[in-house]
Amino acid sequence: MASVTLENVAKIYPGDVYGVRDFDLEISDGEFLVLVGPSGCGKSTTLRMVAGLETISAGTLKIGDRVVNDVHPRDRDIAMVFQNYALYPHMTVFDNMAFALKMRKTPKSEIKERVAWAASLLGLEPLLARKPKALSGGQRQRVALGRAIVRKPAVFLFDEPLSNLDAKLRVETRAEIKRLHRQLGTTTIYVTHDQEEAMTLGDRVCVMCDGLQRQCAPPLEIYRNPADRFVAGFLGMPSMNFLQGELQQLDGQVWFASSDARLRLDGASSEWLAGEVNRPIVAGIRPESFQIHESDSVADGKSIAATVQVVEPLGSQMDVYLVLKSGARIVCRVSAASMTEGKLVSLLIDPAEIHLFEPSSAEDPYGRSLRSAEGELV
Ligand SMILES: Nc1ncnc2c1ncn2[C@@H]1O[C@H](COP(=O)(O)OP(=O)(O)OP(=O)(O)O)[C@@H](O)[C@H]1O
Repeated sequence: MASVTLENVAKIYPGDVYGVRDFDLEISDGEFLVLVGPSGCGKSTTLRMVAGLETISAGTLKIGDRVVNDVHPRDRDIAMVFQNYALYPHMTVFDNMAFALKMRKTPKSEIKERVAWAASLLGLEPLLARKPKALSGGQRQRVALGRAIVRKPAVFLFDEPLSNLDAKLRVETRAEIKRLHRQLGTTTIYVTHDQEEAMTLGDRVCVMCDGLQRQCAPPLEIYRNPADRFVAGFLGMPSMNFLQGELQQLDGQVWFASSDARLRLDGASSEWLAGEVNRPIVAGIRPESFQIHESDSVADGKSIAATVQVVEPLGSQMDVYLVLKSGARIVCRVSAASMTEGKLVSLLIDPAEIHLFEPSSAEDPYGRSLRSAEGELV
């Protein structure tokens, strides 16, 4: 096993296209690090640079203490799992799993032993004599995992390994990958655009946008204290609601005020923001931070009036889509209850659940949070 370190790494493609810029990241020995972000943000480029499938335009990449910028992929002691499985169709499952070891001239008895070990870890024993076309998508991906495991590499690299599986299988294979990591403890870098996968798998999650790292922290920390509006909107399902408004001060209290509502901010925010009033601000409220009351009376400072538009039942919970006076739309995730579409309701909000962000500007396009990653006001 080994750590992986990226120091000021950049990738510039022909035509001055920046794939990744100013990338600093240290992945500890045994850590499960997830790179997540929208299409084109630079996740695959980062992973491919670690794998050696892409050259590095600037910076230093280390695996353990060794600088590997110019080391051939074969000599990096990594194993990569791709979304399309990349199995050899004419070989059996056994031969697919044994292939890399044969290439390395591993003794036959050791190959047998290692394939048997990986097959037992993944429940592949009954399938060893089959060819890939006689396997389901999930089984093929398990073989791809097995092929990576038999090599006992220092680092596993996963590039969207679950995207070709259906929803149920995706969840099952995700759990399998987590279990394998617990069991083997191998340093892992895992790329996905799926925020749920990122939250459930990562010891730490690195959120990327436009080739840059926006925030890298344990999943719950990112969820509780997103560094900016981009991160806040990207993680969480449904996405955080954003309301444009102004900071105002009244009766020694600081308020978030918009044409839809006046919301009292919590004590700490109030004290800190007292000098900052009468300026535009964005309030972010997660869908699960609301309580819906079927009443048209609104408690000043604590709630917003809204009209229910659509109700989507999800079993024990439901998503309720609402429209505010200004026409702004909001989504709430609440416990399932009867809810009438078209009805005027009141949305109750705990002041501690209101996130505050800078409005987007040329200098700050992502809308920095007014709290630090540790939750302190900044
Ligand atoms: N071979 C290439 N030549 C030129 N530009 C490239 C090349 N590969 C990637 N890019 C560009 O680099 C940026 C990052 O691409 P990358 O594939 O790393 O993103 P990604 O986050 O993995 O996206 P996706 O989730 O769609 O795979 C994008 O703007 C992309 O167009």
